[in-house]
Amino acid sequence: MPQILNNALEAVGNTPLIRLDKVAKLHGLKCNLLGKVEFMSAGGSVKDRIAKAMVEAAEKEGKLVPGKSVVIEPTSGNTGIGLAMACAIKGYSVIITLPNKMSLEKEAALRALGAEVVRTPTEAAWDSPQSHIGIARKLQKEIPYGIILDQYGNINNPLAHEITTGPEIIEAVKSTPSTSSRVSSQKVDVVVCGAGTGGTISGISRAMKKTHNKDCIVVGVDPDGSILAIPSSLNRKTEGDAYVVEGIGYDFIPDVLSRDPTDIDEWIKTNDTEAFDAVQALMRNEGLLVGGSSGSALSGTLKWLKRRKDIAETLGLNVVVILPDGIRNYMSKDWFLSRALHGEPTPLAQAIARVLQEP
Ligand SMILES: C=C(NCc1c(COP(=O)(O)O)cnc(C)c1O)C(=O)O
Repeated sequence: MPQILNNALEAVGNTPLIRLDKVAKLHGLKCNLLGKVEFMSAGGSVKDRIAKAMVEAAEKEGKLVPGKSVVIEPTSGNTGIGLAMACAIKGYSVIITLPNKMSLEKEAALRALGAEVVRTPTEAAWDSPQSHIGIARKLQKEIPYGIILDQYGNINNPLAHEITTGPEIIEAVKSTPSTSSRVSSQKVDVVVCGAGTGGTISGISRAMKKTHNKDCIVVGVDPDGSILAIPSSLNRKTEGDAYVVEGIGYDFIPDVLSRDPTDIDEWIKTNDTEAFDAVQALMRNEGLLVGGSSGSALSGTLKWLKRRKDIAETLGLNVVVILPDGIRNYMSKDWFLSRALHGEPTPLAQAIARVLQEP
């Protein structure tokens, strides 16, 4: 039932699980393709959940002093936005270290929420003093009351997904009845999820396998250029290559990313073109204004399903794809504008032009 919330943090998560029937039909899928639409969270991304969880855990542990503490976090932007939102509400200062490749839209949102933003060289290795992690650590040493909550190692990152994102998905699937026109196994059979820190995929996997369906197949999506995929032979040809998609992939293995093969069953690699084409497919067919890594996740899902006809062609199996944020983080990016504004004129656009040329 709708009710008055105390603050925006109470509007974090509880995002919809939406059928992607048109995309499924375009690809000849018989299984259900379901998108977990995280841009509908208060701060606009899946990372709101861990920001709220890390701040509230730090408060419980007495690590944050209202009016004094300065939360410092290295981030590709969305965790920073979640932290800045939480700190604006709770009264903490925020410094975000943000690699140069990340969008201007994320920086603007961070500054609008009151955060200080320090840009860092994208090409700096994670353990370089010049990286977003290195600069955050330097600032923590020098800034009084500075504290790094550390999404790369903080157990509240994956735990937030184990206790919120995963159970939301399970509840949605279990509570939606199977009908003759919409057959459902009533179980989550497959989850496909991109990995940055790996908190989302690790936490969701534990929720699925511990409490719901030990046979749920969990597939990680890792961009060409990143080294998170297992086996590492998947990464060799492209390790270190630059990629445009934001939020997923790293040059190190974050502590919160499970390397247990019973947590993450398989990995699939994706590239920028596939990702951004998949974003356009989600917008044009499903009306979903998703961001680049959502395209990575969908393109990874479709590639994986091509190899798993046993899943793709079974009526009623539920394949869930995590869609982490929205296009409003990337509106000025060339990859988006070139597709949204400069595509081939449609027949309708040509008809409009003809009409408007008439005297
Ligand atoms: C690590 C951060 N983001 C993760 C992220 C991810 C990956 O989520 P992880 O739970 O970190 O693996 C996917 N897509 C987008 C758009 C993201 O922003 C960050 O915002 O600092």
